[in-house]
Amino acid sequence: MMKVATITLNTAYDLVGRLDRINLGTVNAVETLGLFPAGKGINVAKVLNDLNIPVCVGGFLGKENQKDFEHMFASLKLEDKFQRVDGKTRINVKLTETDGDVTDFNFSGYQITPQDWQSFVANSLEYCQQFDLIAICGSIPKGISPKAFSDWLTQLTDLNIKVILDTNKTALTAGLDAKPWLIKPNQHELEELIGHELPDLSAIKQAAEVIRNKGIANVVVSLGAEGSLWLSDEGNIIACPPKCENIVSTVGAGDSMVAGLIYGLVNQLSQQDTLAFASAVSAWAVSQSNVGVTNPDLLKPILEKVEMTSI
Ligand SMILES: Nc1ncnc2c1ncn2[C@@H]1O[C@H](COP(=O)(O)OP(=O)(O)O)[C@@H](O)[C@H]1O
Ligand SMILES: O=P(O)(O)OC[C@H]1O[C@](O)(COP(=O)(O)O)[C@@H](O)[C@@H]1O
Repeated sequence: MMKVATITLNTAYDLVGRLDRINLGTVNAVETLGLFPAGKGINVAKVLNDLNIPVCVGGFLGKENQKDFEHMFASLKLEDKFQRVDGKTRINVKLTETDGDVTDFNFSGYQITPQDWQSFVANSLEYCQQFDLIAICGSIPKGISPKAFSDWLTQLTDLNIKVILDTNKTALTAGLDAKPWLIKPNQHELEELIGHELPDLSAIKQAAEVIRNKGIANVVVSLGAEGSLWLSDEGNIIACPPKCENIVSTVGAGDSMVAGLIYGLVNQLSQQDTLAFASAVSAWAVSQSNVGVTNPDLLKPILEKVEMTSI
């Protein structure tokens, strides 16, 4: 079986809540849904673990508030390669309004010193050699320049490891220089990357082609409730999951999709079956406050309703 690791450079606690309507400039009472140890790579690992794929997790964790992460790693038996750094892991606030709109407040977190980064680069390039597939997920924290990130990523791809990159803004732009094997921007991230709005599917497909032509073998664009698009040498396909009618929180939908893609790759599913499965996992994610698939049987009825089209 392929050996999988995820790396989260900017871990986060997610404080997830629900309220009728956000009223700016006033006091808002919020129903707490939970405070979860998270960050993109950790969410991906959590879902993979639920799907019986062993996974190792690495990146940075703030020393001052790491307890809940450690409990989670121990209870899920995730191999912990996290480097502890001074300070606290950030708390991100995620609010869902009754109409399903989700507002994210992603805070900045710990500061990575040049020494932290130097030891991370040396250690990660060493331990990453044990893995066949590595997902690098989320933003880069203060102290790591896009250039330093891209240089590290290049050293990783040079090791002939399949690298999945799910990040945004300058980290995504710089990360492309390392030619990761697969990227998964959402529509907004793709628009930022390409530098203009993408009003329809044809514009989105064209933009994804531009990125593919930069040497990225697989470009998966997630389009929220509209589904997703996957462009690769194997084919260009679209998946449309059944719309979730009762959205609890869309937080972690993209991470669940990345986990679903990895599940398909590890199990050598076809491109169509992989995207259909990833769509079902991500559609399931929006019906709950936290990420995870505690009962994979619940995915079956969703999977049956995923519509696949070749384009
Ligand atoms: N309202 C929804 N109903 C069903 N599936 C959804 C919904 N929102 C998102 N998804 C699924 O989750 C995937 C990722 O969502 P998206 O919002 O694009 O990612 P991100 O969280 O990275 O912004 C989508 O491609 C789709 O499969
Ligand atoms: O590292 P970033 O880009 O700031 O994102 C971190 C946030 O992304 C999440 O992993 C959710 O991501 P998705 O909704 O894209 O799946 C949260 O758990 C976390 O707070």
